[in-house]
Amino acid sequence: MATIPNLNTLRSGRGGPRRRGGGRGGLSSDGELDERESEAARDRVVQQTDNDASSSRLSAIELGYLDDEFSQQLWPQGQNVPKRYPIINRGTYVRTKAVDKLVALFLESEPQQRKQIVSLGAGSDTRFFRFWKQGLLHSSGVNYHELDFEANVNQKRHMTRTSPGLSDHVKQAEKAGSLYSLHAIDLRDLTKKSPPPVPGLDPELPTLILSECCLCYLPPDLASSVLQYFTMNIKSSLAMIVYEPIRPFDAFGKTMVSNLASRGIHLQTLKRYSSLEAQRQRMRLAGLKGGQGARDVYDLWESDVWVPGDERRRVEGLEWLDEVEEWQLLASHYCVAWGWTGEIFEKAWGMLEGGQTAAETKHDDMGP
Ligand SMILES: C[S@@+](CC[C@H](N)C(=O)[O-])C[C@H]1O[C@@H](n2cnc3c(N)ncnc32)[C@H](O)[C@@H]1O
Repeated sequence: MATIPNLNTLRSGRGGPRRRGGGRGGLSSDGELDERESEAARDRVVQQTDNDASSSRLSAIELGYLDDEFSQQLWPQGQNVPKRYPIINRGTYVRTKAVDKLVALFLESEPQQRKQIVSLGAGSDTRFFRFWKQGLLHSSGVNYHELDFEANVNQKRHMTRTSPGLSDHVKQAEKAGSLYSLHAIDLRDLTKKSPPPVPGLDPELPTLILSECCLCYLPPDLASSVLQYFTMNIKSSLAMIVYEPIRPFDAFGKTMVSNLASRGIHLQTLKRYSSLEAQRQRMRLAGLKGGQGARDVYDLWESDVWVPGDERRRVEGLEWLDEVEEWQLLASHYCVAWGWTGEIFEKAWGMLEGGQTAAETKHDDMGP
């Protein structure tokens, strides 16, 4: 296989990357990038991974995989929408649907209870808008917080205010008692001795933390400390959903890591949370002891619980996919993991099967 495409960061399309946060770090007088400038440059690379995520989403939307009228409104006008490979589109579909299912089960559990969702590194994610439109936020009201770097938040804030399709939804949702907040916060700051407050975060509400390809960009200890910030501050039921790559040690995983590294992208937690079991253990260690689950994207795709048969057939009919083996390889290197504490999540997720499978044990036998 000449290249190994990547579900979240593949840049094969015609629409080039959008630039956020200015140009490259400048040169200091002796010609070397100083430490702060090179850190800022590394951060810009991480911020721009949102361009890849949102362009992959748009590709999947345009081809009929996903129904989402909002992503286009967050995409700069006049910029081409890239077309991704069929296996990337399918991957985007599966991960979106799997995370949507977990979030929807939470929202539907104890419908009269007000709830809170905190999306870490939300980027151009549109779940708040989609779920409002579907009526999933209507019953009891939700505090919906999105955190990201200032550059990304400023752009989203601008788009959200100026696009009537988005601003109307925010207004309607707020009138009905929900709260949509964008926070310009570097997550690493939450790990400091005196972290900044997350305005409006309600410690008494059952809270769901989302990290879709976000915490993986932090050093592992900082990623754990970010979780700790929430486990310490939220006094109510708490849960977490993570979507990120796994299995860096086999041939495909190694190529995936080096492809990303060549673009300056380092998935810093990948080795620590390299398997599905390591992801479940991460949840346990974070104090989410009520239950833990993890499934790779291939497994999710194959399971009627996550992708009902008629949906699978519909999606299979959208594009001809001749690289079945490649799809299996790619999809088995990404996972959705979840963990919880508290009754409301037990009711929502307790029946989902996320424990270890025989296939998984075999797959993850290989170490570094
Ligand atoms: C790959 S994008 C994913 C965006 C979105 N969650 C999705 O799935 O479409 C990663 C996002 O995490 C954000 N991110 C990474 N590290 C961060 C940090 N330390 N503080 C705030 N945001 C961060 C990036 O700016 C970017 O928007």
